[in-house]
Amino acid sequence: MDYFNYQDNGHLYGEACELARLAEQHGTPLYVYSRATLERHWHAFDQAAGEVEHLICYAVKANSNLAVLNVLARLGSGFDIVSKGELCRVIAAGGDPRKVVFSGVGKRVDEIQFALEQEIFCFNVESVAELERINQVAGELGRQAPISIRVNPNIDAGTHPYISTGLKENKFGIPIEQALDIYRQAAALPNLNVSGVDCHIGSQLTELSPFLEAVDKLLLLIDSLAAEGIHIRHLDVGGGLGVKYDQEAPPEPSRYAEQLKARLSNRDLTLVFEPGRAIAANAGVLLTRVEHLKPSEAKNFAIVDAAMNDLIRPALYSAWQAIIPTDLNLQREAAVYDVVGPVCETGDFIGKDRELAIAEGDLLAVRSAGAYGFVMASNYNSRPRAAEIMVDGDQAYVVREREQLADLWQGETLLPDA
Ligand SMILES: Cc1ncc(COP(=O)(O)O)c(C=O)c1O
Ligand SMILES: N[C@@H](CCCC[NH3+])C(=O)O
Repeated sequence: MDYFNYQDNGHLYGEACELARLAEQHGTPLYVYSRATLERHWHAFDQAAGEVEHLICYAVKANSNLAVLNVLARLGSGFDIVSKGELCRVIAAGGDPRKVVFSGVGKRVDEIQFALEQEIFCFNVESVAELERINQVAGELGRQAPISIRVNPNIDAGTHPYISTGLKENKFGIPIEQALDIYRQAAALPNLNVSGVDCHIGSQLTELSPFLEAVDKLLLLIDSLAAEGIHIRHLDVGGGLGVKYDQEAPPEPSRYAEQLKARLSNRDLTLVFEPGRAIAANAGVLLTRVEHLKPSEAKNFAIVDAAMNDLIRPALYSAWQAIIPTDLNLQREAAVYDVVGPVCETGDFIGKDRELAIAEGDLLAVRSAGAYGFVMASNYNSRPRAAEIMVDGDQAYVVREREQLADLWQGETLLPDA
């Protein structure tokens, strides 16, 4: 069974990963990540961009585990961050701050200061107020802040409304109609170095056309800026490339990059990508054990030991993730179950109406859990967070959040004792 794959292309990637042994050793719920798969996905982007000058800035929010960041840092990856905490993680994991882009609508003064001191690659600016703030902080530090403006191209990404970001009514970016004027304002501010144009229109896109529509609009903007003497050196196309959870067939990075490169020919632009999900989602699974089977008149419930506090995507976005028994050789009677956790919320489910042949004590894998899984976990119901394991060939490393945070915050633990 290939638990770690990119587009379900049926390859086994040779990891001596015994999920049952890991679950036995470390307990469940348990997140397991694959180094080989993370690397393969990152290389898919790197190779797709090919000879064009480019920077792949992995979106740390998708999975900020230090071992995950370290795997990518070793490949020379850049990083897309949205907080000082994420920048601390990148640095702690051996990432190069000079390959970091800083996104987000609400950067605090201390976050801007820290990022300037770390000499990050670029601030992706989302409002005029933020431009002015960055200019002021840079002036106080005697530095020039590299900036790009996140342009909101008013494009429907065709994804879930909660993860769509490029429409007028979304809080992100600057409306494209105002972009030229705001670039002029930025260019006039003494402590800013206008270097890029940025956009990010949403997450889990399964079609190329919205990306390309956005890029076409941005290239027109870049031309208008050039005509005014504002020369843009990089184009940041954001993240958002979807993955296969179920029946989706998202485009491969190579097809995406091919289309981008066709549009960029003859332009001296560095291409920046910010993929999160496409790198991490199918490089991880969440292991969970069946606690009880509970038949009732209306429904059968499989009560498992993972809950919405471990994986909130189903509850938050009605997201569908495959749930499969890790041992397919067990003889069980099949039935249709709602797979639910122990948390005291009706919305606490991992999957609904799933046909499963399972019994109490069986181990299940929730697939595609490497992105927006552990990072969105909470301690709700005072449940401790799951452990995280990185599988690397036939080695498995425990990378517990507790220890990471203790390190990061110099011994100050943010979590209650479990
Ligand atoms: C600015 C920005 N860049 C990159 C990403 C990563 O997106 P994805 O995980 O869909 O690739 C996000 C999240 O949607 C984002 O908000
Ligand atoms: N957390 C979302 C994606 C958010 C993208 C971040 N801008 C998900 O699980 O699908």
